[in-house]
Amino acid sequence: MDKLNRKKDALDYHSQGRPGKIQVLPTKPTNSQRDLTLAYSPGVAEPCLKIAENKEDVYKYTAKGNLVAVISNGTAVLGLGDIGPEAGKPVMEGKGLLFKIFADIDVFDLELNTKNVDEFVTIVKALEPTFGGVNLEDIKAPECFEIERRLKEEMNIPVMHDDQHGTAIISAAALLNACELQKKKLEKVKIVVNGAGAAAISCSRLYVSLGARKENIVMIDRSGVIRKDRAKLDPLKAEFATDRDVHTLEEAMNDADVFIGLSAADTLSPEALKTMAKNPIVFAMANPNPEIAYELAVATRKDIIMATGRSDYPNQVNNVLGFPYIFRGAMDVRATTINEEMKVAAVKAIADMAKKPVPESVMLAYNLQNLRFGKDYIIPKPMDPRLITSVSAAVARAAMESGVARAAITDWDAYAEELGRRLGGEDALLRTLSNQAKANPKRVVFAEADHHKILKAVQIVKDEGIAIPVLLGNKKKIRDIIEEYSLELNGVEILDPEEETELQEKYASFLYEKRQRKGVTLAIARKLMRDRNYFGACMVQFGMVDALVSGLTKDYGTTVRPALQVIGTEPDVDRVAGMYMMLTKKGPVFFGDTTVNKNPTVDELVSITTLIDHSVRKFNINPRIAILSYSNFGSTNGEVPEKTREAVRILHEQYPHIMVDGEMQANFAISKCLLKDNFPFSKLSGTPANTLVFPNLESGNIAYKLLQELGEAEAVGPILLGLNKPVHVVQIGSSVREIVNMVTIAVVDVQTKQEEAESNSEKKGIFGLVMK
Ligand SMILES: NC(=O)C1=CN([C@@H]2O[C@H](COP(=O)(O)OP(=O)(O)OC[C@H]3O[C@@H](n4cnc5c(N)ncnc54)[C@H](OP(=O)(O)O)[C@@H]3O)[C@@H](O)[C@H]2O)C=CC1
Ligand SMILES: CC(=O)C(=O)O
Ligand SMILES: [Mg+2]
Repeated sequence: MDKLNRKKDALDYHSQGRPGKIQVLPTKPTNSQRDLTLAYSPGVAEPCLKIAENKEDVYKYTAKGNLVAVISNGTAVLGLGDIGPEAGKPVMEGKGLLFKIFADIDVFDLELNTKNVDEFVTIVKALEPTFGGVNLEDIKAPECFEIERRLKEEMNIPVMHDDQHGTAIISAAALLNACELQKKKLEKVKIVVNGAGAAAISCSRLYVSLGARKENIVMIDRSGVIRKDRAKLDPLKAEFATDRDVHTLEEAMNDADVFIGLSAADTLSPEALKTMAKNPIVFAMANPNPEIAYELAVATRKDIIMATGRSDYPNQVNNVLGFPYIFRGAMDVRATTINEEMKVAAVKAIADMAKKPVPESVMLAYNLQNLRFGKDYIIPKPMDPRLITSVSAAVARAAMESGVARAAITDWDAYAEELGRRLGGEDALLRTLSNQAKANPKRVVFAEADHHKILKAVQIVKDEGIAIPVLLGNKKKIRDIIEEYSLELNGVEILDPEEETELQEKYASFLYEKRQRKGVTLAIARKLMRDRNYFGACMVQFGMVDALVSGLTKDYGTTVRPALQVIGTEPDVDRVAGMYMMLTKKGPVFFGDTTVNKNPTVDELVSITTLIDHSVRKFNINPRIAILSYSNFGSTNGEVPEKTREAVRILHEQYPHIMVDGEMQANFAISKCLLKDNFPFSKLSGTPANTLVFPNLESGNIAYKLLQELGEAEAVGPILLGLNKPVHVVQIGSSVREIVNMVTIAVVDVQTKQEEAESNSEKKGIFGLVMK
């Protein structure tokens, strides 16, 4: 985060749109007067009375069981120190966000304006009826110890100060594995702990309970080594005071095996690092910047195992690996506390996971070819989807076995499945595609590079490594916009077709050759090449770039036409069509044709369906296609029902491998039971359709737009199907995010088309992904 625009990006991220990072959403219908009478007065009185009779029913009728309070007074925010409760709020909201995306736990963040321990305890204790758990955060030592101790004693729900125990659990798992890799025994290692606050003291306590020797630990604070002979020795720090003859960090580091940094940035020098024993272990965990920079540490000691709290280097030792899953497991069995047994179970689950084969999706997420237990992979990555199943289950089991659970899990397989579902997320498919793109980015040309939205999207695409952008347009104009919007696109290739006379001539001759019998003279072809959509399509055709993205400023037809004329359709395909990937709360649903064919005939509907079937398979999703109408299996006659019915008949006859049925109404297609209950003979009666083919452009277009606006589904597309080379057309006025999504699809399209060409189309799926 050292670059200026990164700082601005971080500020924009927080301020743009609805300020902040979280919001509250209702979980019940609120559409009608009836809904409101149930949600509020008079209906709400019924659950109130039930809970008044039996307090435990609060878990049955309210959100308490899934609600965690993230509570801070802002006195030790990251490594930024005592910056106050308001300034700490972005971190607490961030924790809320992480709880939600990693463990589906809802959070209210509460920033308290008090440094008084009694007042803090009184406030939090009074909140017990509201919450299923309390995550104390960024409260400085020594107050944090008393606050947590008293709350644990006085409250009957799990309370955990994450900077203490989350950090201790994760770093202990990493330390066990690092010792194994460096062939050191925890019982023997000499440990230097820089920092003597919340995190440092709790981490040291856990290491001791796992086998480290207290006498082998030297702890250091701002005043130097904490020695037994220190005047006015703080009673908490006294626990780790040493009587060895060391006074400074530098002296302590001499021959030490392990350095634990939980203090402040840049407090460890390379000179001190050099004096450590052979095969040292260094966890520099201060945030946002570690005690020693990663690059400097690994350059100083080749035999080091190095970890930081940051996500941009190997071995991120950060409590994000723990708190979502620890609370998930604890709350799922309604544990009254988080005890030592639960913490140790979490340590073991995390440490063990690092030794198991890493799923492909994790490597894609981090753009890595290979990841296996070793110096650069001592603990799992935060995006590892196995964390929720293994850590939460381990914690829940330990809570039950140690007698602090108030609810029991009996079917552990079902529980694991439930945990897996919690990670579902609407944009899981998009994330996977994005990771796929990053793994092998391709050259994408932007025909409308003189538009600020395109350039903003290019910035993201470049920063994230999704594509290698090439900008088409007037160089000065593009550079002016780059400057105006403070973008950083140094090194990105800019090409002005007006200056590229040789290429223009080459492309014009090509187009003339291709379309001379369609009324295109050489003069017309030359004129067309001044249009960047023609020029860009030719760049793709001639392999100068891999894909073209355009369409932001011109209507769809104007953008697609050049691609059709220059590139044309795939062999054996007689038309193009457009498809939207709708990312709904129930998973992705594909809609087509939403873009190209106005009123397809029966035959055209059949070929559109085969095109869509082929394309959905490319995402490694088995298409279950419903051909939609306003009637169900012959219930009504008319042009549309008859057309769609006939298309289904032909598809069943000529393409029996395609899982398609109809004609049917949209609700029957996507309902779990309507088809089963009324038309059990239907091929789709077992599982709802995931792909909807519309009888005409009107209905497809209206449907996706309504769903996008009212159903809050994200629409990714239109994905252009049937072109021989990747050209993708965004809608007029698309947002930056929509453009980035389209570039992602374009890159993945290139990758998979290339793979197909290489493997000569053995049915692998062009998108090469493994989706559930
Ligand atoms: N990676 C992770 O997951 C986590 C990282 N951390 C990081 O650990 C650090 C401490 O957090 P936390 O324990 O909550 O905060 P506290 O305020 O409770 O403790 C801070 C400690 O750091 C010591 N310290 C500060 N500067 C120096 C220095 N120059 N040399 C030696 N000691 C120093 C302080 O010394 P003194 O007692 O003399 O004031 C104090 O003991 C932060 O940087 C935080 O970001 C925390 C939790 C999790
Ligand atoms: C990660 C964390 O909780 C901290 O640095 O405070
Ligand atoms: Mg913290």
